[in-house]
Amino acid sequence: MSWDGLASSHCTPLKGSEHRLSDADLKSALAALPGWSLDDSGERIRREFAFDDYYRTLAFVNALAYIAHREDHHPDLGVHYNRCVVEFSTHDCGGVTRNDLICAAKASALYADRHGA
Ligand SMILES: C[C@H](O)[C@H](O)[C@H]1CNC2=NC(N)=NC(=O)C2=N1
Repeated sequence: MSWDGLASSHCTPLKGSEHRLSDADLKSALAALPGWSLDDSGERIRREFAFDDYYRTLAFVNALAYIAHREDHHPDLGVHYNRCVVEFSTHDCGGVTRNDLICAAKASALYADRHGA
């Protein structure tokens, strides 16, 4: 499977465990998403984003909320003074799907816009 263009793709409604990515697909997808990793459960992906201060952290959170609303795909967030932990999983599929990769790529692109990585 190719992981080109994830950040400019859009989520589609998915239901059912058949949409969960295989271990091999997950491995190659995560290689294309620097900073993102599978958590211990193996059912979600996460990345921590660093900021200079609370205001910038919240600005990122708000922009990400807008993306999540547009895509109808929502991250779990850990919001701290100068960092934000972003986690994606697809509840309706019980694991990681292409929708999670799309939103992860969009979150990374949002951050890279200001922070360059
Ligand atoms: C009906 C609606 O599309 C679903 O409940 C969406 C909403 N946002 C979601 N967000 C995430 N992260 N996973 C989901 O499975 C999910 N499902």
